[in-house]
Amino acid sequence: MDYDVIFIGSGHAAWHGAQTLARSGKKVALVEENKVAGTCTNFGCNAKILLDGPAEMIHHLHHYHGIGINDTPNIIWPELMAYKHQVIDPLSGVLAHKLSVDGIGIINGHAKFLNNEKIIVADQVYQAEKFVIATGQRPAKLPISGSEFMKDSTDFLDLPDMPKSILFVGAGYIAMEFASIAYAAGSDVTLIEYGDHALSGFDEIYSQKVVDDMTERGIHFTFKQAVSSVSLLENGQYQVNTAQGETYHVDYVMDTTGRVPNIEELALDDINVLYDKQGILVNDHLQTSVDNIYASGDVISKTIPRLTPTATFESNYIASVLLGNQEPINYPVVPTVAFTLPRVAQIGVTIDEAAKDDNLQVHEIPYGRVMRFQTLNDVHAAIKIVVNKNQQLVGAALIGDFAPEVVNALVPVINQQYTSSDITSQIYAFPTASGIILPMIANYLA
Ligand SMILES: Cc1cc2nc3c(=O)[nH]c(=O)nc-3n(C[C@H](O)[C@H](O)[C@H](O)COP(=O)(O)OP(=O)(O)OC[C@H]3O[C@@H](n4cnc5c(N)ncnc54)[C@H](O)[C@@H]3O)c2cc1C
Ligand SMILES: NC(=O)c1ccc[n+]([C@@H]2O[C@H](COP(=O)([O-])OP(=O)(O)OC[C@H]3O[C@@H](n4cnc5c(N)ncnc54)[C@H](O)[C@@H]3O)[C@@H](O)[C@H]2O)c1
Repeated sequence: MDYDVIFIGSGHAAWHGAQTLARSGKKVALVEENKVAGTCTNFGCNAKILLDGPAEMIHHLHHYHGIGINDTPNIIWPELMAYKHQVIDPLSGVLAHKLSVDGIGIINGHAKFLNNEKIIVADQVYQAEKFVIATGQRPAKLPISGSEFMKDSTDFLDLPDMPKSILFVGAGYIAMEFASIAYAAGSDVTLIEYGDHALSGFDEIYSQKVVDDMTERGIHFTFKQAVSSVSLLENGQYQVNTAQGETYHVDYVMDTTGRVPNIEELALDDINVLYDKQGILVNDHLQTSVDNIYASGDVISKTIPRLTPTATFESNYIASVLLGNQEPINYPVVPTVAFTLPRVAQIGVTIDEAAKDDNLQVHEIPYGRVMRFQTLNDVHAAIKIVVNKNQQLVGAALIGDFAPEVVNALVPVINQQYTSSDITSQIYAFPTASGIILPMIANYLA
């Protein structure tokens, strides 16, 4: 055997587990056809949140318009993009170096299975006792005329200049986050969504508040419209048509209609690894239909959110299984955040689910209104909490600039089933958003 374990892919679903295994004495390799470290590091979360930084600052400043601030700065996009390259571009090489220090082999190229113990990469065959498929997802491509004119998230995160106008097809995570950035950077932004609301999966009322806020600032939304074709006009603009008969003329069109698993080019059918449209099928040990092959991260067919922390958790779990752990995977509660302006977040039981269950109660705490002096005047900041019959916190929906930090503060409250005194017996820094919300939540707990 060349290796004990080969991971196909080098994103978060792969490298965390690879490091644990290598440090435990296993001979490990990662295969990567693009940049080492995967989507989040190179083409996703990190670049996104860096480019969002100035937009977030401007958003905060708007809360003080007319009460101490009379102007807001402009974003100089080419400078910001140069800074993004300076910060993000080296990360892949830094990780590759760290992995090599741990003795992990990095095989460059596209992997394909020959049988359940062998893969081929760039004409070279590699053998391993176990494989972990961690190939992630790629942007979906709408099957419409003119789809070749549509750009994806990777293109946007590399834009040398901000186009004068951008149209996003879809109003999910990526469209809503990038729309906030593009608008702040001076673009005229339109979103066309074929559902009847944005940010599905988040509390509908809070999602609508984000849409209202963005609309108020000048971003255009159209719902219940499906984009049916895109064509290039003589003036260099694009014409976007919807099946419902609307027409838009813009400088840049983004296909933000979702992501699809990277499963087609692995020869999975030849070795009987089962999958469906959502990804690779796994059991509760993240093992595929072939005993020595596991799957990790976004490429799994799963209901758990496809996020960096869940990919990391799965990668670490697989490492533990390969080192002897026999327990099935047990996911803790997963917080999710849409980095829109304002932010929204969700954790645990949703408000919709709670409404259908007599054992659950929902309480809303509009803390931004009363605590504006310590929430950067974010008067709309609020949280809805879901409490069970035993008066334990089981879920929450959040809106507001501090939602990402506050939702993290709720993770132990839910996972460790905190009582009221578990919270009130602690001392929190003041004035801070989590420091005021936790004691407020304690009022509803046993
Ligand atoms: C624009 C954007 C923003 C995001 N923002 C957030 C965020 O704020 N927070 C968050 O938690 N999540 C975010 N995500 C999601 C997050 O990036 C993913 O959940 C995470 O990267 C999944 O990790 P992974 O290792 O499963 O897949 P990936 O990171 O996609 O890694 C898979 C790797 O496999 C390689 N590969 C595929 N096929 C082969 C093959 N046959 N041979 C060799 N290599 C192969 C690919 O090149 C890729 O590098 C964002 C995603 C995008 C696109
Ligand atoms: N903050 C984060 O954690 C974060 C950020 C970005 C991406 N992600 C990950 O990436 C994934 C993909 O994000 P995404 O925004 O591409 O997908 P998404 O599934 O969140 O949203 C896609 C949207 O496009 C709409 N749509 C589909 N076809 C359409 C059509 N023909 N016309 C109009 N609208 C159409 C859908 O109704 C949906 O609202 C997320 O599910 C998440 O796992 C996470």
